[in-house]
Amino acid sequence: MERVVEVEQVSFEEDNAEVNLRPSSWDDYIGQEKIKKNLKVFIEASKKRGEALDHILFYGPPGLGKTTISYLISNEMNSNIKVTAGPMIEKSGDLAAILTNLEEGDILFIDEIHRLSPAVEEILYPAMEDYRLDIIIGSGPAAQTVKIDLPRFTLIGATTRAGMLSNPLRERFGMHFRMQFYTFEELAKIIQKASIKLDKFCEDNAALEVSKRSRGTPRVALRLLRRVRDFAEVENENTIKIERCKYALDELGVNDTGFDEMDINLLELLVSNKGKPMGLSTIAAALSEDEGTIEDAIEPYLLANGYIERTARGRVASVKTYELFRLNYPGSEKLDEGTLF
Ligand SMILES: Nc1ncnc2c1ncn2[C@@H]1O[C@H](COP(=O)(O)OP(=O)(O)OP(=O)(O)O)[C@@H](O)[C@H]1O
Ligand SMILES: [Mg+2]
Repeated sequence: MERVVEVEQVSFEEDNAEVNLRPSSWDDYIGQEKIKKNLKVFIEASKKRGEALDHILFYGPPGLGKTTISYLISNEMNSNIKVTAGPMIEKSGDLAAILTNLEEGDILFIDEIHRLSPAVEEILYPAMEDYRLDIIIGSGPAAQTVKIDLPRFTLIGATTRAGMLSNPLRERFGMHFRMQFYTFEELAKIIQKASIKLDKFCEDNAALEVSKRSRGTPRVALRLLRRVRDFAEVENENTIKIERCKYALDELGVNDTGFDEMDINLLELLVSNKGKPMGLSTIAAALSEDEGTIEDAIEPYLLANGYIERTARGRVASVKTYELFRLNYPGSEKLDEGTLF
């Protein structure tokens, strides 16, 4: 199903648009205050010591700024950044080639790091811990290990699925940062800064309106902004006003509760189970979605906002969700029924 507020599949064209709107300075990177504060200290300290920064892991739902903050770190450290992704490193030799090409202080960014194969991971362990490459030459009894020293580099790993990372890999990161969903105010700031880059001025209440429908996610907010901008453009408006926003967002089918169709489908499904927990595989089958998408892209926002709860036996809708649908919480007396959507 196509999601207007799709966070994951980014088309080439949108990818480019996204790069243009990507913050290039620390001040333009809104929110994630705790992470920024910590990082600033670590960056400053490692600069003072003249050492490479410790390895960093960023995890959290798609579109919250993991890639962006990694580029900002390399900016701040004045270091080169080499970018790759888990699925792109097929053989251990591929990773060995990347590692031996690094220079002192370089940053190696591995996106989707949970998708590295076990054989490739093995190479990473000594590289991260001792800046050393252990290469096995030959096989059987004649096999030999050759050790190659590597320059001191910083590995930045990003993943939407921290749970899928092996323990040894996770433990080799000196810093772990979980990305948080953004508040409406933070998203509004992001929208306003981005609209200036798009040669438009976005009024405060208009920015807030867009941010309320963005699932706490900058990528969604920026995508909606670009669509709203198109509507304004057609009307020759240089200022983005709330009326145009509301009209455009309604036209796009973005719900004013801030949920998209997939959220609503999941919540309705849970509510229909009348308080009985539902397992992930059952939910996935009922919604024709894969479990990974539900766990990484749909659930986190609903969990963070208290609409669903995870129990040992599965997921249940919370009181808040029953209220949203104007239904009585299972167990309490049924007075009225009806759905909001
Ligand atoms: N804190 C922020 N301030 C301003 N803009 C942001 C911020 N975080 C993200 N963005 C914007 O949102 C877009 C998506 O962010 P980014 O690509 O860094 O997300 P991600 O966490 O790496 O997502 P994925 O898991 O899909 O790789 C960026 O292009 C950037 O413009
Ligand atoms: Mg990314």
